[in-house]
Amino acid sequence: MTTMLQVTDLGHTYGGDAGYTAIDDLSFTVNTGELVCIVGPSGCGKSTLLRSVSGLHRPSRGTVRLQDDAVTGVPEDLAVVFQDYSRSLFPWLTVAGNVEFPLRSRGIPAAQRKERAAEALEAVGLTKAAAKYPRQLSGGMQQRVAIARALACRPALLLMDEPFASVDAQTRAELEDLLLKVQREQDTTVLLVTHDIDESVYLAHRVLVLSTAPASVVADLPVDLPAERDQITTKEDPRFIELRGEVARLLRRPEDPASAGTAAPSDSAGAEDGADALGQEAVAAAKP
Ligand SMILES: Nc1ncnc2c1ncn2[C@@H]1O[C@H](COP(=O)(O)OP(=O)(O)OP(=O)(O)O)[C@@H](O)[C@H]1O
Repeated sequence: MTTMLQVTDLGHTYGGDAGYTAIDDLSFTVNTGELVCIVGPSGCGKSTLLRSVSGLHRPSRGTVRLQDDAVTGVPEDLAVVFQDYSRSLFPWLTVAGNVEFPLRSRGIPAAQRKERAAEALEAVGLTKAAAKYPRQLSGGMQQRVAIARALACRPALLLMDEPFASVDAQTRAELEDLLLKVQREQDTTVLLVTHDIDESVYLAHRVLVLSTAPASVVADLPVDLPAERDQITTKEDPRFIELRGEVARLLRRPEDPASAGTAAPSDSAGAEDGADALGQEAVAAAKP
C-alpha cells in the first residue's frame, strides 16, 4: 500500500499570528486507491483544509505532500469537483468542450484530448450528451460532466468538496453509486468532504472526523463494510448503522442540548450552503 497524500501538522491562521485559526495540528494520510471521506461541523475548516491540499493557498504551518512531492502550488495531477456545478462548468462550451478544457492547458494534443473526453463521458454515461450545452442538462447530468472533466485529467488525487449537495436525493444516490463504480474501475484516489454522515459511511474506505474549529482529526474510522455497496442493503446492514452512530456521536457538540438524543438516520454534520469559494476561485482562474 503506497501513500498518495500525506498531511502533517497542518495549520492555518487567517490574518496572521493574531488572527483566526481555522485548522490546527491536522495530520492524516490517504493511500493510493482509497476513497476517504471527511466530515466535520459546519465552519470547522474543511474548505480551508481542501484549499491547502489543492495548493490554492499556502498554509501557515505544516506540510502537504502528494506522491511524496511537497505541494506548493496547484499540482498538475490533482483535480477538484465542487458542489456548485452551475458555477464550475463553462456555459459557452459544449459538454465535450468542458471536459476537454483542462487538458488544453496541460499541453495534450487535440486528438488525445478528444479520446480522453470521450472515455470520461462514457464512464459517467453521458456519451450522447457530448454536443449539448450545460444549460440543456439537468443538475445531476451537469455534475456528471464535472466528474467526467476531473476524470479526464487522470488525476493522482481527486478532491471533492460537497459534490452532491446541490442535487435532489434520488440524483444524489445515483451520483454516489456512479462515483463508487468509477473509483473502483479506475482505482482513483479520492478525498471527499461531505456534511452527510450516511454518505460518508456509504462511500468511504475510511471516514476522518474533524473537531470544531480549529479543526483537527478526532477520529480516523475504517469502514469495514463489504466493498460492494448498495443503497438499500448496505444502509440496512447493522454495521452500517453502528458506524453511522459512531460518526454522529463524534460530531456531537457538547454545548448543543439538541444533540443529546440518539442521532437520527439522516442526521447531518450541520449543513449550510457554504459559499463555494474554491469553486469561484477555480472558475475565475480558468476563464479564457
Ligand atoms: N479568507 C478568510 N478570512 C478569514 N476567515 C476565514 C476565511 N475563510 C474562512 N474563514 C473562517 O475560517 C473558518 C473555517 O472556514 P471554512 O470555510 O474552512 O469551514 P468549513 O468547514 O468548510 O465550513 P462549511 O461547513 O460551512 O462549508 C470559519 O470560521 C470561517 O469564517
